[in-house]
Amino acid sequence: MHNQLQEKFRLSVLSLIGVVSVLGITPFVFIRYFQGNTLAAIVDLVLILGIVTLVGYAVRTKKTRVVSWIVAVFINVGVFAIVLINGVDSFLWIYPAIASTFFLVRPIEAIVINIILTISCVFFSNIFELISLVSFVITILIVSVNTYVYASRSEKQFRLLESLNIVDELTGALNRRAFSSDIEQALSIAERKNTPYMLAILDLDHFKMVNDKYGHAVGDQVLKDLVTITTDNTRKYDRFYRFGGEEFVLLVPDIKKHQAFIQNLRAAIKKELKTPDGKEVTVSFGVASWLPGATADSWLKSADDALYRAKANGRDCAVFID
Ligand SMILES: Nc1nc2c(ncn2[C@@H]2O[C@H](COP(=O)(O)OP(=O)(O)OP(=O)(O)O)[C@@H](O)[C@H]2O)c(=O)[nH]1
Repeated sequence: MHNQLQEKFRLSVLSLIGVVSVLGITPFVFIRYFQGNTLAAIVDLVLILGIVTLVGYAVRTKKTRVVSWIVAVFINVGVFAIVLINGVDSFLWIYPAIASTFFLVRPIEAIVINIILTISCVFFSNIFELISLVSFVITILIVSVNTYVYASRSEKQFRLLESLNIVDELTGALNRRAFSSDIEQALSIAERKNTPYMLAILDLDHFKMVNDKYGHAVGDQVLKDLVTITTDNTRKYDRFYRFGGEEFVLLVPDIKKHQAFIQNLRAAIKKELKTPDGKEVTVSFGVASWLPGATADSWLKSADDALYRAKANGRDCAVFID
């Protein structure tokens, strides 16, 4: 889910920069051609075709990070070539290239690319016969700092928005929206690679009694503690979601000894999850392994049936459907 949102964000930035670049550069293909500057017209045309191809490739393959990188380098190299060919007549193109780089790659990477472009222009172009080197460097610095601040702030805001979108506010576990997207991805990986996936529904036992006896605030703390204990006792690529109320889902990829894995987790919860006066709070587990042909609904239903049986068996236990 996290990656998908980032992918969408990068794809929209890429597409926007692609459209703006193509619209901005296209008139110059004709201007340079009719001025008799065929080489510059060809470089502009290559830039347009390259950007269109790369953005199209990103849309098709979703490889947005690597394509953004290539587009950033491509635009900078293209602008450098144009400045070499046209000299001072085209040096203003350096500014949009510098600004767009900050939106394509990480701010620190953009700084490196921009420094290389600036130094290359200083050493290899003849623009400083006509314009002041000091003014150039200072204006480049101002554009870079301003865009850096803006780009890193929007990246931070995007991350905040992203976490608000997929994280349960109370417990910090992933939320149901994240689950809906992740389970589809898990199903497609499991089908393609035949990876042994496991899905477990965890439901706190007699949680109403905890709320009734100790109050809602203690109930909330128990939910938070359950998330901490589960996160501490699972691997970093296992995913834990709050499904609603006192029901959670654990999605575990690439698992072989799944019964031992779940029983260890259950034992850890039983040992560590306590009310303020030290009474243990237990959890029932309904566990279903992935089977070929499963859909999100059928897989969840199997786990839910197993949970029902765990509750009927007296709670504080795990039932497995393989
Ligand atoms: N503190 C707190 N309680 C919640 C929250 N969401 C749901 N609950 C409570 O969870 C309890 C769920 O009760 P039941 O569905 O009867 O389940 P249970 O008491 O755990 O019984 P079994 O599941 O059958 O073992 C209710 O008392 C809800 O008020 C929450 O965010 N915070």
